[in-house]
Parts: sequence; C-alpha cells; structure tokens
Amino acid sequence: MIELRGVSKRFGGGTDAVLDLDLVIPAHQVTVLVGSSGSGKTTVLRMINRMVEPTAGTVLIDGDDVAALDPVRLRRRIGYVMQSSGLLPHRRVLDNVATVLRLNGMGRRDAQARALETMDTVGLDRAMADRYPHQLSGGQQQRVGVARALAADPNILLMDEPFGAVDPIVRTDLQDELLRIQNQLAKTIVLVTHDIDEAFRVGDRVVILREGGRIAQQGTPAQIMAAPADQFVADFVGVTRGRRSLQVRVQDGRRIVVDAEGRPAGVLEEEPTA
Ligand SMILES: Nc1ncnc2c1ncn2[C@@H]1O[C@H](COP(=O)(O)OP(=O)(O)OP(=O)(O)O)[C@@H](O)[C@H]1O
Repeated sequence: MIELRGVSKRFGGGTDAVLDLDLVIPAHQVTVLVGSSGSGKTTVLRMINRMVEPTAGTVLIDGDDVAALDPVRLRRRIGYVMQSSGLLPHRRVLDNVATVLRLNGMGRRDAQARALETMDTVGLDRAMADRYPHQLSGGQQQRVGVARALAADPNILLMDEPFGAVDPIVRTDLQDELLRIQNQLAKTIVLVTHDIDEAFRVGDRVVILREGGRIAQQGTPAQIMAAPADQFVADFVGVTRGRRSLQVRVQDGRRIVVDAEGRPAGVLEEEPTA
C-alpha cells in the first residue's frame, strides 16, 4: 500500500503543483490518476519514487517513509514507465530490458535469461531481442518499456501516460495487454493519464484530480459514473454531454442497448438462470 499524507510540492517559481494531498493507493490494484494538464499527476507519481522530493508531507510504502530510503535503491525497486518509452537508443532491446537487473548486480547471462522471460510476459516476440529501439514500432517500444520496468519483479509499477504516444488501435491493444499482465502478476500499479476513457478501462480505482493535485473524486469507475461528486466531475467524465448515456430498445424480441445517438452498442443478455 502506498500512502501520501499531507503531501505538497511547490516548485521554484512558486507553483503549488500539489497542495496538502492525502491519498491511499491500495496494493495489487490498478489506481489511475486522471486530470487535465497541469493538475499535478506527474508530480504525484514522481514523489512516490523520489524523482521529485515533496516540500511537505510524507510518502509511505507499506508503512516505510520513503524519505528515509536511499533514492537510487528505491527507484530500482519500483518500475517506472514513461510516455516516450525512454529506451537507450544504441543498446539492443534485450539489454534495455536487462538494464535494472544488471544495475542490481545480476550476471549477464542470468539477466538476459530473465529479460527474455519478461519479454514473453509482455507479449514481445523474442525475435525482437537483438533489434535496436528505432527498429521497433511505437507500440513495440512501449512494450519494451513495460518489460524493462517489470524485469526486476518490482511490487510497484508507476506508469506516466504510458500509451499516450501511440495510435488509438495500438493504444487499446496495450491497455488490454496491461490488464492481462495485471491478472497474472497483481502488481500495485499507479497509472497517470489525461484520458478518462483509459482511466475507466484500466483502473480498479480512479482518482480524478483538479489543479493543485486536489482530489475531485475517487472510487471505482462504476461509483464515479453512477454518482459524480460535482459538476466538474460530471463534465470531466462526460455524463452531462450524454456521451455515456445508454438506453435499451427492443428489436426483433431482443433487448438492444443503444448510445445517445441511437447507435447500437450491444445486446442485453438475459439474467443467467441458475
Ligand atoms: N520542474 C518544475 N518546475 C517548475 N514547475 C513545474 C515543474 N514540474 C511541474 N511544474 C508545474 O507543476 C504543475 C503540475 O505539473 P505536472 O506535470 O505534475 O502536471 P500533470 O497533471 O502531470 O500535467 P500534464 O498532463 O500536462 O503532464 C504545473 O503547473 C507545472 O507547470
């Protein structure tokens, strides 16, 4: 479990990126931080692994204050995936994936064997191992970024707009892949996005932030959709624009679900008879 208690970050220019944030992030779930640009999402994420130091407050991981831990070792225990994949351009995919293992002192052979297994986990063909990052598609590069973050088997995975730079179809694939990996590995994942659809799709819990890292609402996607806390949240999730309104119509004896424009979205299944 990750806990932020009264956490603030004021940057040099006097910007309060995050102000007095209290947040509990449960273990083994995907928590999504979502909000518009400048709401402090990245700052919150980076205070967890001390890439950014808070100006006030405490960040705890399983009860341990991260301020008391060595930041370099802390970062090697926490996987981090960023939008641009951040791969080393002149190192092969395999060596990129093995980076943290090698930094942790694992021998070359063991690290490479483990890196290949991790490539399997994220659905990357082993044939990619000898390629260089520029020889991969954007989606493949992101998978390498996820593999690199997972290779040392961290309990926590921080993901900052991990699918922001790929086209919508690849993005959906990567979201599915993340859910599949999470089913298998049950990590504590904190994912930052500005896309509410992505938040609802991959998040067990969703935290909607407004400027200054203030929490507008948090809960499961269903809780937020059913009862937006205020007008800001209702607008942000799109319930006010009718974008999420579905209706049931009967067609040829079956109940069809249609969206706000009347386009069919699916078929309503009958309750299973036990
Ligand atoms: N290193 C920095 N120095 C000064 N101000 C910063 C720095 N990093 C972030 N900020 C400011 O802090 C605020 C929050 O930034 P942050 O990147 O955390 O927001 P975000 O919600 O992740 O935004 P985006 O979606 O655009 O990445 C912004 O006003 C930003 O300009």
